[in-house]
Amino acid sequence: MADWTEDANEALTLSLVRSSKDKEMLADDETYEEFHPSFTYPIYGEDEKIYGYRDLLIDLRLASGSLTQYLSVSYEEKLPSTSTVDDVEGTLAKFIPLGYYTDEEAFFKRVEEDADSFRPPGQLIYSYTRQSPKSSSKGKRKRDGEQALDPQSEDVIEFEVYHATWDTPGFREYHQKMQLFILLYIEGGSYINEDEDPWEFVLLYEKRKRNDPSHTVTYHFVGYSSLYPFYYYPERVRLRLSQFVILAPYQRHGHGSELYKAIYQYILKNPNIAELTVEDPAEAFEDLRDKNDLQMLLSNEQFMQEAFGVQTAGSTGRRRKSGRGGDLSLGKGKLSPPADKVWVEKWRKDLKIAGRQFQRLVEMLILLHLNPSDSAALRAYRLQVKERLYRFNFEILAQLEKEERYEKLEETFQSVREDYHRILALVS
Ligand SMILES: CC(=O)SCCNC(=O)CCNC(=O)[C@H](O)C(C)(C)COP(=O)(O)OP(=O)(O)OC[C@H]1O[C@@H](n2cnc3c(N)ncnc32)[C@H](O)[C@@H]1OP(=O)(O)O
Repeated sequence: MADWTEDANEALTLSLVRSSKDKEMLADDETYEEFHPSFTYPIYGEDEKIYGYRDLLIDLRLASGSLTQYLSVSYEEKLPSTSTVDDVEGTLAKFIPLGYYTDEEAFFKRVEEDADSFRPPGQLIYSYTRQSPKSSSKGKRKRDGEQALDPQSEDVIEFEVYHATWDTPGFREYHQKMQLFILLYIEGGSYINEDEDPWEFVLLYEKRKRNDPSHTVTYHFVGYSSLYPFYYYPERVRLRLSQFVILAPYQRHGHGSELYKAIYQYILKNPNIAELTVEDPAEAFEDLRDKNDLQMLLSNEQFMQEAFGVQTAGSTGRRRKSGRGGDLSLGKGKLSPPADKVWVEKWRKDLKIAGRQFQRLVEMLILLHLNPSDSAALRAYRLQVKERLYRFNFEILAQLEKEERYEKLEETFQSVREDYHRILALVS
């Protein structure tokens, strides 16, 4: 039996296909082909196994910009069709509503056409640059953020973020192609209801300029996020980030952070939006969010000055070590524990960060600046964190005896503090 069972995550092989001219521009180690999904259970069932085949290959290719699809299923051997033998192609096809190419040559022809004509849907809202892997492989790589890169230079790649809604021309069709990535990469992810009007989307693209006389500009899909606006009393909205995905070949290169920053900047600039919340974040996304929020606060000179009463090195890009008599713990400010709640709430509203997230960030920053020999400050900090934890876990804690409740709260405090140290290490 086992011999005829294939791992669906292994069998499904994804590729982002570029035109022949665009492929020529890639560095040797830049590959967007043959990567695998993290999940296939929404498609092939809970155990992510496919029965009835040997050496199964589900070859799903997408044009790197337009996301036009090609699907081919091949195998060494297949059992005669019965009700237990999976219909590999038919099952996947249900999740590709706009259809796909099955003829390889026709697909490649379409990739060549799409490459030159495809333009991202929506409004450009944010951009950033990265050193081209081709130039960095020549040993010229600058560290990210070290120096602004000239987008006109051939050694530099631009990335652009676009904002779209259902009203954006061509976007509904485009969404039907890109949403497959939600199933393949987000645990518990599902297709959203297209009849619910207010969804908003931000899409991230790599923008390349060919270094031939035509200088044709081409766009390659990197990832996207979907956001839903909820009513926020009295006349604004709270934007809830619902889905967020960076395609596997682009992960762990800071693109998720840039997409998150793009969303945050969009929210800060838009007077109609009161705050950003996140729906059921995955652990990796929580870290990404904490890291970027902390960096944002640390580089906000006014915030840090008022918070700790000293000029922090965060604003200069060099953060000094906290505690143990370090400069930062000497100041008296609004976050010298116990934190000034009115001040915290004012900044939270101005920065449009959700309540619990902002409290966590504040707790992390205080921890960073705590002087371990100041027992009054340590006690005030412990009480501040425990008060929040008590409110947050009230229903569970209220059921416990007093002693047990204290113990549980202390235990939770210790593990929260440990996690804060872990997260703070991500930004140092
Ligand atoms: C609300 C939601 O939708 S939650 C679902 C989030 N989406 C998914 O899980 C889909 C699959 N994964 C992805 O799309 C991406 O890996 C993301 C969105 C989680 C991260 O995007 P990336 O572009 O890889 O993130 P980026 O490179 O900016 O990383 C920033 C920091 O986040 C943290 N981080 C990112 N990915 C991971 C990971 N897989 N594991 C642990 N930490 C991670 C790290 O601290 C990282 O900094 P470092 O690389 O210097 O250590």
